[in-house]
Amino acid sequence: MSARILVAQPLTAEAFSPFGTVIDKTEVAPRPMNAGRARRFHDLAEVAVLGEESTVVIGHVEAEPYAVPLVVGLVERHPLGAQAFVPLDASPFLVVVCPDEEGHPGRPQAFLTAPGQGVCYAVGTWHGVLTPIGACQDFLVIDRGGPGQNLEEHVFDKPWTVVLPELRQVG
Ligand SMILES: NC(=O)N[C@@H](O)C(=O)O
Ligand code: NI
Repeated sequence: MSARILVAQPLTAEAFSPFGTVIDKTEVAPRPMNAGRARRFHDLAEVAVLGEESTVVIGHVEAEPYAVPLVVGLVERHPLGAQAFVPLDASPFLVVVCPDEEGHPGRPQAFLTAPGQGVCYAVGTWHGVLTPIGACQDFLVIDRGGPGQNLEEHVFDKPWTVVLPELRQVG
């Protein structure tokens, strides 16, 4: 198998911990609220923001699907804030992240979310763009608003290719 092929692994809090937080309500005990008529899964992730006049903003993303095997030619990072994506339906999606090596992305790691899982990239984490697979997918995005340059992109000399584990082909 080529050295630039990545097999997506199941997304777990531990494996993702160097890159951010997995947003997964099944990992916390719910708190009753509203006289027990609702349950709150509290503090699933924190969206840190940096810099004067920074705010935390919520957006809605209608994302088009990508073909699998996924060709990853570019990753990006947000130096002034974390970025969280929460799926609005229970379809898995692909997550690609890289360690930072002296200001450049190192070897990527690819993950396949479990249905309903979201991610919160920590401040400055190299990541691929939001990647639904199989069908269009809507997300809430929670990240930084405010002045300053909060996007840094890196184009790989040679692209990486992400494949799914054999037993988990989607679509
Ligand atoms: N914000 C935006 O346009 N997209 C990226 O930040 C991304 O992570 O998908
Ligand atoms: Ni991003």
